[in-house]
Amino acid sequence: MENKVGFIGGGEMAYAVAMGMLKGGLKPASIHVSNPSPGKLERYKKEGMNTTSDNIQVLQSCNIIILCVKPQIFPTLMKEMKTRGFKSKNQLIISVIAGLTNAKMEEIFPDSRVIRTMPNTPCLVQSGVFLYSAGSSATPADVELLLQLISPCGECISLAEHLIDAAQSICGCGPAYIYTAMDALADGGVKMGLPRALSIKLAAQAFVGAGKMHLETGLHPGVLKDAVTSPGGVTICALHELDKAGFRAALINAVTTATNRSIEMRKYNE
Ligand SMILES: NC(=O)C1=CN([C@@H]2O[C@H](COP(=O)(O)OP(=O)(O)OC[C@H]3O[C@@H](n4cnc5c(N)ncnc54)[C@H](O)[C@@H]3O)[C@@H](O)[C@H]2O)C=CC1
Ligand SMILES: O=C(O)[C@@H]1CCC=N1
Repeated sequence: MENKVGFIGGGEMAYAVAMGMLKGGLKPASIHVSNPSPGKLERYKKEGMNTTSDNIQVLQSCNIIILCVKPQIFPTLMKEMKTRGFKSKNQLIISVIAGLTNAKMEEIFPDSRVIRTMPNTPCLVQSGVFLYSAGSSATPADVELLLQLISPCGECISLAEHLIDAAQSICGCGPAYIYTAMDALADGGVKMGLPRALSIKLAAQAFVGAGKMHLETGLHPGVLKDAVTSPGGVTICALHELDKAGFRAALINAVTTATNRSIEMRKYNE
């Protein structure tokens, strides 16, 4: 049987994942996207994907469903399924929704198999991370199918479900932390007289290069940091400023708070 992949909610995350899948060779005609606002669907249509404002149409016609609505909207979707008498049967239900657990999905979709995932937006440029944790109903063939679809998005990592909230707070949210840092670094460059565009490019390249240095050498970030930091040089003066401003503590607090918020968001599904 030909796989039909249905995205419920056509926003940022769905677009990044769908585009990653297309780059992996999935045909646009195999992708169906539902979203209530037609304007949001234009970019999908442009790529040749099927679009509709009717969630139930997508839920009924696809064997693989990817839930991509906001956690706060998920109860509305469940209500819509109930009101319109939709019952999932023998589908593979994948969620990217923060805080939505496999146990809850298994309760909602008892006759289907479920996999909780957590991607990030760089899936759009095939440099993402895709965490996944298979539900007890999912088979090895389901996981294989998931991997076949999402591998083009970037690094796929299987994770015990109790670690997903914390891991999401680094990889799901992480790009936003980095963009904020890039913007601030660029402001520093502009303050010192550099053109804005050059400052942003230098900041972006610093992040790409630093990430690649760790991934390709396997060296601990502390070792790589020391290799940049000359005794009596300029970097140590800058690092001292970061320490004084609580840079490391701020990042640790960011991950802690985001993890706790993800756990708290389970309340939307109770
Ligand atoms: N943006 C990100 O970086 C990441 C997001 N996620 C998860 O992805 C999910 C979607 O987030 P985003 O794409 O960022 O949000 P988004 O707001 O860009 O997309 C959600 C889409 O759902 C649509 N929508 C609203 N009500 C709907 C309904 N009743 N039925 C169908 N669609 C409806 C909205 O119009 C919107 O286009 C969230 O649950 C979030 O936790 C996970 C990892 C990273
Ligand atoms: O901000 C959020 O809630 C989503 C989940 C992880 C990244 N973005």
